[in-house]
Amino acid sequence: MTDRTTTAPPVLDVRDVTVRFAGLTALDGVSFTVAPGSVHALIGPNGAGKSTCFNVLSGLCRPAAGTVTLGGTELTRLAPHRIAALGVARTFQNIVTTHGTVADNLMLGRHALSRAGFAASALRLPSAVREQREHLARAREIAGLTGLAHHFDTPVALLSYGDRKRVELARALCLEPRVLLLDEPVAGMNAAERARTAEVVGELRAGLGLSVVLVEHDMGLVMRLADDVTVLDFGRPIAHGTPDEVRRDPEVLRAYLGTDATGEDAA
Ligand SMILES: Nc1ncnc2c1ncn2[C@@H]1O[C@H](COP(=O)(O)OP(=O)(O)OP(=O)(O)O)[C@@H](O)[C@H]1O
Repeated sequence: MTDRTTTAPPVLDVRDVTVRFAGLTALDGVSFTVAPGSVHALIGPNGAGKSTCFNVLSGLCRPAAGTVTLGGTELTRLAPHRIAALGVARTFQNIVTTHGTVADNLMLGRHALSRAGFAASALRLPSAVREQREHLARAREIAGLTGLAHHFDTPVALLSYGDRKRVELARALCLEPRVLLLDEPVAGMNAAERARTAEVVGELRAGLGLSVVLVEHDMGLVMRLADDVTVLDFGRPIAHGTPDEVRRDPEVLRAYLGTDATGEDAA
């Protein structure tokens, strides 16, 4: 069984990444480094380039210039499944699973780690059955880590919105990632669901030693969870630092509140 969680995750380094869509520069020389085991938030106003940056990190978008490396391995030209196999898993902003049970969805997440071939699985050879049992046990553990243990056999369609979003998180964890990319993990949730998800992400980071890259508009969550924050505006990195540093940065206040703004709570 794959166990990538016993060693510290490698450094994820984003260097001078530029992405252009026709005439629009969505990312313009973006650089930041995600330290092993840290939570690194990527924030910025609408259209700042956060999702584009996630798409570059996960291989859905090829930059016109710049590189992304994970522990020295360049990810920039790899297909999404190769990047996932190297230990970079992501959740999506809007995709919320509605088919099958929680267990079914988590086992789909384990699929990429299966060693047994199609024939061995179809013939139910002992090695394939054993492997399947191990994957199921790990999927159950991950359901526990994400607060879904009591819903393991529940159809996803019957879960609350917050629980369904956490199925998406659990499915990504089933890849045993070393770097987890969370795209707006609490979007659309109520206050209780947000608090629960924040708790889960904090526990995951502590328990699994993952690095987390977080895109989130909920500044309370960012301030609570992030070790480092990179702020984008119109595709350019305008600030970098701890949550406290960036929330006081005049450039950040300007980007969020407009010229000459001086509000304390902008970031
Ligand atoms: N496939 C695309 N084709 C053309 N333009 C795009 C494409 N994807 C993104 N853009 C543009 O690139 C810019 C950055 O978009 P992006 O979605 O990365 O921003 P964002 O910070 O994630 O915004 P939001 O917070 O609203 O999700 C925007 O101007 C957007 O319209």
